[in-house]
Amino acid sequence: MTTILVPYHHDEPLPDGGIDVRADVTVHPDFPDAGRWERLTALCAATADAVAPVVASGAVPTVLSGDCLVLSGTLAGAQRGGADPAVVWFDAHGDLHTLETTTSGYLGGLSLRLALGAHSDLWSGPLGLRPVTPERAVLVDARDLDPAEADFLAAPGSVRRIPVDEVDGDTVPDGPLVLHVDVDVVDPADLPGLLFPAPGGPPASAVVAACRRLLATGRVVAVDIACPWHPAADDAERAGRAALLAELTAPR
Ligand SMILES: NC(=[NH2+])NCCC[C@H](N)C(=O)O
Repeated sequence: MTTILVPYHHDEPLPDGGIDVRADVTVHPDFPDAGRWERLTALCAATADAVAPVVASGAVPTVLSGDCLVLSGTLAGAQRGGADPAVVWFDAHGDLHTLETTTSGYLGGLSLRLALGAHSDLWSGPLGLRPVTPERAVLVDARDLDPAEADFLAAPGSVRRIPVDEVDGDTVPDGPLVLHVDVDVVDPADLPGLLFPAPGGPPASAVVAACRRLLATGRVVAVDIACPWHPAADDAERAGRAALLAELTAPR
């Protein structure tokens, strides 16, 4: 298994130990001296460059980063590596905003919508990403939705939503899959220090078990793990995070 570390939250480097894993490849793009979107595109393009040869070789890379935008780099890399995957998106949030609907201005809150082709002039176009159609994406858990996100999901033919316990090969789209896990899908009591804690989530063990069920289908071509958390406050937080990442990146 190839572990690819993208140690950034948006275009800001994470502090040392921000994501404490042994990586085979660490992505450090040449950030252009340009606007936010150009910088974020550079980060995703560098991620895609790392992912594509691994997928082309038939191996399953695991990408770890500080936010959900990087999924677009993982997906573009998987596509360039020869796959045409659907997306299974574990997240407490929908990440379905556009620049018009976001109320916080947090760009990570647009991540899934960008992968579906929103703002293609800013994102999928420059990145060389083929947007995924809404029927080829499924949201897992997503218990903390903003009104505009709920409206988007209510439209016919939109992205489906399923609970963690229902995840298996039959409830997700057919064919190859990119598995995206925002660790904030885990209940914050089980994973303290998240940037966007959303109570009422599943325990870490249920999330790990659901991921294993998908991996067991043999259809997952790339795993993308987002860790939007504050620096660990103490050794207990560090240990809890390390244990979760060890389970999610365990050899398979
Ligand atoms: N994947 C995440 N952690 N997303 C956080 C998004 C929070 C909120 N919905 C916003 O757009 O600001």
